Amino acid sequence: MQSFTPFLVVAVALIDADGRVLVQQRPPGKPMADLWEFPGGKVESGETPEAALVRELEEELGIRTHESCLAPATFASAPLENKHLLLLLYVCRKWEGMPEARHATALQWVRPAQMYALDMPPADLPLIGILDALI
Ligand SMILES: Nc1nc2c([nH]c(=O)n2[C@@H]2O[C@H](COP(=O)(O)OP(=O)(O)OP(=O)(O)O)[C@@H](O)[C@H]2O)c(=O)[nH]1
Repeated sequence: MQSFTPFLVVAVALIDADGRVLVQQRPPGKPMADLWEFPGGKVESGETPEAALVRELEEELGIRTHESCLAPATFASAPLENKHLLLLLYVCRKWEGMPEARHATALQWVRPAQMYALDMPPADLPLIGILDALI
């Protein structure tokens, strides 16, 4: 049997009033540089997934939201290097502030169908159709 080391990541589809979703481009020098992803990151030890996401949104985009505004949407499960990625994807429609690219190279608002034309991490591909059906 293959060994399983879970690597827990949280991410969010921020949805605007037009039903578009925010994606950000990973900066050079990081693994998967230049790919477009959902904002989020690793869950630190001792942190709940929701607290991690609230923290990541403040750090990466400078926006504030509340755990009660994060609705669980779907998840991805995929091998990643020598680990196994479990990515919990939430949906959020309510936050304060204007997202700015504090860590990412760029941000863009896209409809789920437009995501198929973007280079995204392989684990994200199954999430697009689910997101499209959800919003
Ligand atoms: N945020 C995010 N990470 C994703 C997505 N899809 C995906 O495979 N990942 C992977 O999940 C991991 C997230 O780690 P990260 O390095 O971005 O997390 P972080 O913000 O805590 O990074 P840091 O080490 O700079 O603090 C990366 O290996 C990334 O490639 C996604 O849609 N959003």
